Amino acid sequence: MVKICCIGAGYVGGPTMAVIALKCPAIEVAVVDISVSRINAWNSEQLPIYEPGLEDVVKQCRGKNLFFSTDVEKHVSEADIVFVSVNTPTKTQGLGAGKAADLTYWESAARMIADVSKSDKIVVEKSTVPVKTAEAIEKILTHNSKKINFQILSNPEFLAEGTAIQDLFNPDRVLIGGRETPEGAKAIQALKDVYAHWVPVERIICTNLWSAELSKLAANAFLAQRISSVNAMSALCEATGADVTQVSHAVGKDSRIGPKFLNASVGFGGSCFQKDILNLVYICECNGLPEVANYWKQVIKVNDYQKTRFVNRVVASMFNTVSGKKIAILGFAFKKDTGDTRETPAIDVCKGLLGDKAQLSIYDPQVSEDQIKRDLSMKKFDWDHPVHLQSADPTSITQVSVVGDAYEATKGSHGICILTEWDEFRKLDYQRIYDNMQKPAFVFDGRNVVDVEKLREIGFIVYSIGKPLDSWLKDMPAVA
Ligand SMILES: NC(=O)C1=CN([C@@H]2O[C@H](COP(=O)(O)OP(=O)(O)OC[C@H]3O[C@@H](n4cnc5c(N)ncnc54)[C@H](O)[C@@H]3O)[C@@H](O)[C@H]2O)C=CC1
Ligand SMILES: O=C(O)[C@H]1O[C@H](OP(=O)(O)OP(=O)(O)OC[C@H]2O[C@@H](n3ccc(=O)[nH]c3=O)[C@H](O)[C@@H]2O)[C@H](O)[C@@H](O)[C@@H]1O
Repeated sequence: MVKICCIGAGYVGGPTMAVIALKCPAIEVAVVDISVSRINAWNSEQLPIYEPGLEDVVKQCRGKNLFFSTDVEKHVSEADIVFVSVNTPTKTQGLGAGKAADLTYWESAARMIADVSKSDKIVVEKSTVPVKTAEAIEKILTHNSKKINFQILSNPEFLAEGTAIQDLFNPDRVLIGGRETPEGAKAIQALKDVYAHWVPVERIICTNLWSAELSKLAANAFLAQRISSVNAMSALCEATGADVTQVSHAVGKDSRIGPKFLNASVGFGGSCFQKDILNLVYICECNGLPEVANYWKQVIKVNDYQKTRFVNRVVASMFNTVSGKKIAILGFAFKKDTGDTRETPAIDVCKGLLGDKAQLSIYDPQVSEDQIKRDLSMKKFDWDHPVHLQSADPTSITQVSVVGDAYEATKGSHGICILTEWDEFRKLDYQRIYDNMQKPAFVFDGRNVVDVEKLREIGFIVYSIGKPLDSWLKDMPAVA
């Protein structure tokens, strides 16, 4: 029986391995982690991450051919294929701080693999890593090994949160990069055989190692660039009276451009887009390509501009101050259908409003009070380290209350900011909400979820990203 071990039981390791276990009953899959609480949660009724369909997959295989364990060394030493899906945060100190990927967790995983291995292994980069990482990993593994043969593969993951199970069941492609040697080709084939249990072979792309590593960074950069492009257009729409939804629709009808990923927003969030582009920028700089680095840097700059622009709209509309005013925040997760808050635009928007002394009342259907308060007190990039190594003190946040539904959040408030596109925010009884708010009552829709005309009829002053402006806002400064 082939044995797979995955180091890192996070958003990628957990769902990916659960699907491999489901689709390959003859393979034994162990997911291991240094975080005891995470592993306990994977073994409980309350999984550590919220992902539609995940619970069902885990329940079908857990205890049969899918195991979650903290006994990292045992499972690694027994495995034929070891996936590594640990954190690769942005460095906060030293060379490349603020841009380069911090490979501390990866390196320690590689050293441990080298130490405990007694048989040949295929080691798979599942984490997103800088191009050429495989070379460094190879050096660590071969330097320490006792005549054991290690083959390194790059198999980056393209799933998106909220649709992870769907994406894993039916991926656009699976990418496998390996060494162009007979041993490398054999390792690629072994991993291909795993995916071929459910992925059509024409969708399994095999490349050299560097192409696979770089394709992952490139794909995320292209996706984020689309959002920054449409967000840049949203500012111009507001200035001219064009409607960004209509512009996106018209542009996306061109089959060369396509309709997906053209929704204007308060900014993209999530654990990877910013981190991976910063990493790409750093690699370009290190390779003497400052023009290329600056090109990609602009994607992040526009994203930051979009978040600042939103906060400025809120403050400028409300008589240039939100000091002491209750502002309802609807949605805190970085997108709908996930409880994940890593790099969510809500953090920057809330911090901007708190900076102007607002009183925030926050509601998100999937994010806990503790998580929100920790996010608002954490330093930039600290979130991307294993939970037990994070140091934020949630009690230091005093101007924030976290409540159990949208009606409570908005009651008595001066304004509402919609920061995540949860479906339930489309269906709220906005008349009831309006009746219970201070007047004038404002709605700032960072996700284009509300029916602007309907809300204006009720009496709200409405700002919706990239939509023709309310007459109230027309003469207000919009620049960040
Ligand atoms: N979240 C996402 O949607 C996607 C993430 N990725 C990439 O996958 C990688 C992992 O991301 P996530 O799963 O989101 O992170 P995560 O933070 O949810 O999970 C990483 C896990 O690795 C564990 N870990 C760290 N060092 C370890 C070690 N030495 N031994 C054992 N366990 C260790 C941590 O405790 C943590 O539970 C990152 O490189 C990320 O860029 C790629 C595609 C999608
Ligand atoms: O490497 C990763 O971590 C993953 O990053 C993204 O997945 P994810 O961040 O989970 O979610 P997305 O659906 O890409 O959304 C990212 C952000 O962009 C925002 N977004 C997305 C689409 C859009 O049109 N407009 C927009 O503002 C979302 O609200 C969210 O804040 C990619 O889509 C995945 O392919 C990739 O594997």
